Amino acid sequence: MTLMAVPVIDIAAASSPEGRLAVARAVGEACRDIGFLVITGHGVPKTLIERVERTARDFFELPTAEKTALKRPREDQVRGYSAVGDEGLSYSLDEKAPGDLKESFSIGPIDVPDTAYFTGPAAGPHFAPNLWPGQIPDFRESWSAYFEAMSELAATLMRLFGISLGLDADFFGDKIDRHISMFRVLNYPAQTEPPLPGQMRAGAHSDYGSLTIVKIEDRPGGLQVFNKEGEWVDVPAVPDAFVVNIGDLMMQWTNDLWTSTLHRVVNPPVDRAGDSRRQSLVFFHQPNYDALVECLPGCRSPDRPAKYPPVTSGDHLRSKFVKQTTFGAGLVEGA
Ligand SMILES: O=C(O)CCC(=O)C(=O)O
Ligand SMILES: [Fe+2]
Repeated sequence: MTLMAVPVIDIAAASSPEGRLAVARAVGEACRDIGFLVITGHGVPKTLIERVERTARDFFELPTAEKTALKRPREDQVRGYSAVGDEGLSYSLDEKAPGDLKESFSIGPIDVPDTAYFTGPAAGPHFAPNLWPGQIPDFRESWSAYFEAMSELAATLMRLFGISLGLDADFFGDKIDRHISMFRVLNYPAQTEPPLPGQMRAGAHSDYGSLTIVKIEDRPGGLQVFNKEGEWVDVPAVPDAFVVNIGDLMMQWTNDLWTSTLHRVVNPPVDRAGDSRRQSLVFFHQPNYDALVECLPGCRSPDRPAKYPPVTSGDHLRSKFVKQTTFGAGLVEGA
C-alpha cells in the first residue's frame, strides 16, 4: 500500500539499537511514498523552539528600514532579510508566478573555521558570514543554538536514511560533516489585500537539499503536499512535532526511489485573511559543498539505470537558489 497522507512517526525509539530498525523502516516508507513525515520524540527542547519563535516575531515587527538594513547581500547568498514579494519559489522549477507573499530571515553555518576549505574560492557563497539584528535580545544566541540542534537532528535522520536504504548507518557521515545548511524563519503576514492571480504564500516547489525540518504554525493558509494520486493534502499540525521532507539531492541519490515531493503554502480563506499571520521555522539540510551526489549502489539495476548526472551539493544549491531570488533571470556575474 502506498501512503497518500503524511504519517506521524515517533523517532524516540531510534536511540536504542533494538528500536532503530523499525523506526528506520517507517521513515524509509514515508520517504518513498509521500516524501514527507511528521516526527515526534525528537528531543529538541520546547523552550529553545519558543525562544526562536519569539525573537523571529520581534524581528519581523521591526520598522521596514531596520529590516532592510539587513537585506540579503547577494542573490546567491542565503543570508539576512528578504521582503514580501522578493522571491518566487516556483521559479526553482521554472514556473512563473508573482512573488511569494512571505518575508524571511536566514542564517547559515555558525562558528566557521578560518581555513581555506571554508573561506577559499571553492567555498563560493556557502560559508558567507551571517547577519544579525543586534537590537533583538537573544536573537543570535537562540538562532545559533537552534541551528546546532537542527544539525544534530538532521544527522540522526541521515543515519536512519542510511539504515533504511540498506547502507551503513554512517554512509552519509563524511558527506555532511561540513554541511552548508540554511535556517530561515518565514513570516506570512495577514492578507489585507487579495493576492494577485497565481500568487501564493509559497509557490509549488520541491526542496533542494538532503532534507528539510520545519516547525509549522497551525494557522489559516498552511502547508500542502502533492501526493501520488495527484491531490494536494494538508500536512497535519501536531503539537511539538516537526515536519520533515526530503529534498532533490536525496531523490537523486536514490535514483527516484524516494520522492522529493512538490509542496506549497496556500493563501488563507478570504474570511480568515485578516487574521492569518503564520510563521514557520525551516531548516534546510544541505550536504558539504563538494559532496558528489550520484546514484547509490543499491538504487540502480539494468532495468533502472541512473537517471541523473552526478552533481555537487554546492553547485545544485546555488543554481536553485539563484532562480528563486532572481525570478529565473539568473545572476549577473561580477555584479
Ligand atoms: O512555511 C512552510 O510551512 C514551508 C515553507 C517551504 O516549503 C519552504 O520555504 O521551502
Ligand atoms: Fe519547501
